[in-house]
Formats: sequence, structure tokens, C-alpha cells
Amino acid sequence: MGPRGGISRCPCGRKLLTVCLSRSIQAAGSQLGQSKDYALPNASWSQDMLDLYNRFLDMTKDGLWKRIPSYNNILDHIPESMKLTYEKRKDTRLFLRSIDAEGAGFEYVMFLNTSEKRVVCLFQPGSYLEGHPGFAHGGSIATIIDSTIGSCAISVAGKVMTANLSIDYVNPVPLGSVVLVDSKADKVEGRKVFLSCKMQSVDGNTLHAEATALFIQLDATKAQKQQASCQ
Ligand SMILES: CCCCCCCCCCCC(=O)SCCNC(=O)CCNC(=O)[C@H](O)C(C)(C)COP(=O)(O)OP(=O)(O)OC[C@H]1O[C@@H](n2cnc3c(N)ncnc32)[C@H](O)[C@@H]1OP(=O)(O)O
Repeated sequence: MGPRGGISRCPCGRKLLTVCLSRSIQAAGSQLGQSKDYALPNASWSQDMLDLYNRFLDMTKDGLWKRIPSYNNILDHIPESMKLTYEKRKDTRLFLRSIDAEGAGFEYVMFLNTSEKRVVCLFQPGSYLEGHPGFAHGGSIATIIDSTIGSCAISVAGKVMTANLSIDYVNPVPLGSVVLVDSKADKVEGRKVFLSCKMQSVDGNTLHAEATALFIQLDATKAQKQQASCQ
């Protein structure tokens, strides 16, 4: 099994996909399948979100930044050619894409800068993410941070999992506002990837959260055990 993932067989004989988002992230900017790409503007996006999106899209023109497509099923993040060889599990969804109503859940788009080892996420939390009245639930903030940092870790080290995520919640995030989640890989030591992240308002005047994380690159033995346990 290469660092990009692939297909293997469970002890029960069922074909399983060793999911590795790195393929999708490395191919950022290109549509790999026919499924809907949710990391594109929709009617729920505020003007702030659209302006920021257009600003980042401009930055993709010289190739330094790439937009990361976003599908609701993890298997859509791998190339078409591999899809024919396994059964797609339609009953699962990526957590961030679990709410159908436009604008109600996680509205987001991520941009990758490989040379800076950085992923920036534009995030507009919807009304179903409420914690305290009018504000995003801390779990939703942790989710978007984990996913942004995670995408950054995947771009650096391939198949990884979160081992530690530490968040300081500094200022609440109003529902419907737009925040920038800016993550970067600070250090790689063997299988360990250390990352940091800031969540800030669009004008940069409000720090909403700061985080550090440790992601561990999976070794083959560990990956096989995890596949076996998902029978
Ligand atoms: C495009 C689509 C986008 C879509 C969005 C995609 C983004 C998805 C991101 C979501 C990510 C997740 O939610 S992941 C889900 C949440 N995380 C999990 O469920 C992980 C559960 N934990 C595990 O499976 C395991 O503990 C691992 C894989 C993390 C590590 O296990 P392992 O591989 O056996 O490694 P192990 O030998 O224990 O440790 C290796 C080294 O790391 C150190 N280490 C291990 N854990 C820790 C720790 N918590 N804090 C400090 N250090 C640690 C060890 O001391 C050791 O150091 P030394 O002795 O070598 O020095």
C-alpha cells in the first residue's frame, strides 16, 4: 500500500478502500468525479464569503494556491479509474457535508499552498451549528479546525490521523459570519506532523480561536488493523 492509499481486502473478503485524501488534495483544483463539488459559491454565501472566495481564486492563477474540491462522500475524493473496482458506500457522508440545506451547516472552501505547507479555509457557520444563542457551537469550531489542519497534514504527510488537537477559544463566532481558518505545518519529525492554526475574522481584527495539533502518519500495520476493525 503506497502512501496515497488504495484498495485492499478485509479479512471478511469485502473489498475496502484505504481512504487517503492526499490524492484529492494533491489534485486540488481539478474535479475528479462527477459528484457535486460543494466548495463552490451557492445562494447562501454572504458578500463577505464571496469577496474572500474571489480573492483566493485570484491567488490560484499563478498556481501557488489551489482550491480543494469538496464532495459529500469520501470515495468521491479518489480518481474515477479506481472507483470501478469497489462498491461505493452510499450510506456514509463526510461529517462536514452532513447537512443538506444550503447555508444551514458548514459552508466552507479550502485553499492549499503546497510550498508554504499551508491550508486556509473560508468558513461561514450556519444556523444548525448553534451553541450559545446566535453563536457557533465549540464542537463545530473544533470540527472545521480539525478538518483544515487535517487537510494541511495530509498534503504534507499523506495518510494521517489526528492524535492531539488543542484549541483556545478566544472570541465566539457569530452564526452567518465569515471567518478565516489559517493552518500551517510547522514541523515534521518522523511520522509526527506538528501544526498550528488561527481562526480570525475577515478584517483580521478579531481572533476567534487558536489551535495546535499533532497528526501521526499511519504505518501500514496500523492501517491494516483499522481496516479489519471496520467490518
Ligand atoms: C479533501 C477532503 C477533505 C476532507 C477533510 C479531511 C480532513 C480530515 C481530518 C479529520 C481527522 C480526524 O478526525 S482523525 C479522527 C480522530 N483521531 C483518531 O481517531 C485517532 C485515534 N488514534 C489512533 O488511531 C492512534 O493513536 C494514532 C494513529 C494517532 C497513533 O497510533 P500509532 O500509529 O500506533 O502511533 P504510536 O506508535 O502510538 O505513536 C507514534 C509516535 O507519536 C506519539 N504520539 C502518539 N499519540 C500522541 C499524542 N496524543 N500526543 C503526543 N504524542 C503522541 C507517540 O509517543 C510516538 O512517538 P515516538 O515514540 O515515535 O517519539
